[in-house]
Amino acid sequence: EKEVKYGQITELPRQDDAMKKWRSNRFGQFIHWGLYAIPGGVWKGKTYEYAAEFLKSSAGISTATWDSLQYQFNPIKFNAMAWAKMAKAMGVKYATITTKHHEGFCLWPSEYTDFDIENTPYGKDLLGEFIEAYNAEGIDVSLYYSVLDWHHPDWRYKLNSEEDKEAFERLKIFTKNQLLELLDRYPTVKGLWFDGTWDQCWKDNGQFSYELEKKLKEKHPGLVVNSRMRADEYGSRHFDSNGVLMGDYESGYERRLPNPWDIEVTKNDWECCMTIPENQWGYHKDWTLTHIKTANELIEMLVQCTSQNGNFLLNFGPTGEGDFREEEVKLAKEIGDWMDDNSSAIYNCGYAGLKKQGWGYFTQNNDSETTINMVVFNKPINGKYRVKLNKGSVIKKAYLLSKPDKALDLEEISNGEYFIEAKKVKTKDPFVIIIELENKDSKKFHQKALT
Ligand SMILES: COc1ccc([C@@H]2N[C@@H](C)[C@@H](O)[C@H]2O)cc1
Repeated sequence: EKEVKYGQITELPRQDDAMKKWRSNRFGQFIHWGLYAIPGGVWKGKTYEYAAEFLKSSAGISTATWDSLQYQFNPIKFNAMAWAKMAKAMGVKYATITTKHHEGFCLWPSEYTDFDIENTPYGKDLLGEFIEAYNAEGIDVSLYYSVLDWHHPDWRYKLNSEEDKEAFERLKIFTKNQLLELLDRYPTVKGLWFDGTWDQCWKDNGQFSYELEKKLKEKHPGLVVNSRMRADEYGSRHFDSNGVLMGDYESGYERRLPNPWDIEVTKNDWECCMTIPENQWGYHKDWTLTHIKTANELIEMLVQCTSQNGNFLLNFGPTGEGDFREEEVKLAKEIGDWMDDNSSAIYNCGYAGLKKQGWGYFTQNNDSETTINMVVFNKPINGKYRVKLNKGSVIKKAYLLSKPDKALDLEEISNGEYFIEAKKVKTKDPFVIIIELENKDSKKFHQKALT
């Protein structure tokens, strides 16, 4: 054990109301929006396949040229209420939006820079409009903020000289000022999602990230921050040098999920952020470049996250004009239609403490010890679902969520192990079987045989 002075601040897992709401939300919408949405991955007629929000570097564009995109940013189709209604219909309970990505352009009128929405043809407080509209639909909003800032003259990847150190001290003050400004301007936000914290400059400033987390949480009680915000004084990130998670939840699952049978991951709160194409966060004009995930693939990821105590943050990349491409609108509708019928297996649900089985995923309703959801993605050819529960568990009844008054036939195989028969399931979509257990003290509880 190393002596770590600048590691974890808050005892985890947090059990305060703000974190309980974060946990019960489960499904969120990520929004990546900035100047990069204007070129959309194409520069001087050439399409760049790498992530569109990195076009500045993939196309080797100078900062001066890139930053002049600011004077073209005029999303005339932006309608925050329409966005919020689409998000609501999709079934998300929270949304995380880029306030400033690596390019350094700010979607809010910041007093600390002119490289912001105020100095664009649009001019208005776009971020404020977004937050107000999403909150009005009952959707919590958290703010993505990139510490890495390609525009800011004081950004340094590494601190090799006294000049670097002095510059980065100014960058740290700028960063703190902008974050305090965001919390001042937008008091209803629930969280901060830090990115761009992998460089040596940040690893050398673990104490600063520790003090910054403390200051932000003092100012904004209940604030939820991701582990990516933090380094400890030895430069260890996400987890401190003794393996203790920093921030409030683990945020290393980016475009990847844990193994579905991994139960280690269930010990902490965590969130997976996911793109619809293979690797595009900002709007890219050409979606033929890679596989585009289907609704069922994305629903399965959401269910898997829930089954392992994680949240799923699905990314959308609005166009430079402020609307969504038709593929995203269609996916939002398809996912929303599924959530309309099945969200009771997602919201306020988590790890059921059971081993994953071949037909799909178990989720447990946090408010009920005796209700277990089986979200089915793979129908067994004989229509019988093998479920291995904890020893001594007794199924009182099992039924399709879509047909709650038709009990399914059960066959007990052994202590806590059953076949549930569901032969006539017509739907082609993932579906839910509900298991209701006898509670522990019911007289039917099988006493373990004394042998
Ligand atoms: C390979 O290095 C990176 C660096 C930054 C990212 C950013 N994190 C995601 C959440 C997006 O914001 C992406 O641009 C992705 C890969």
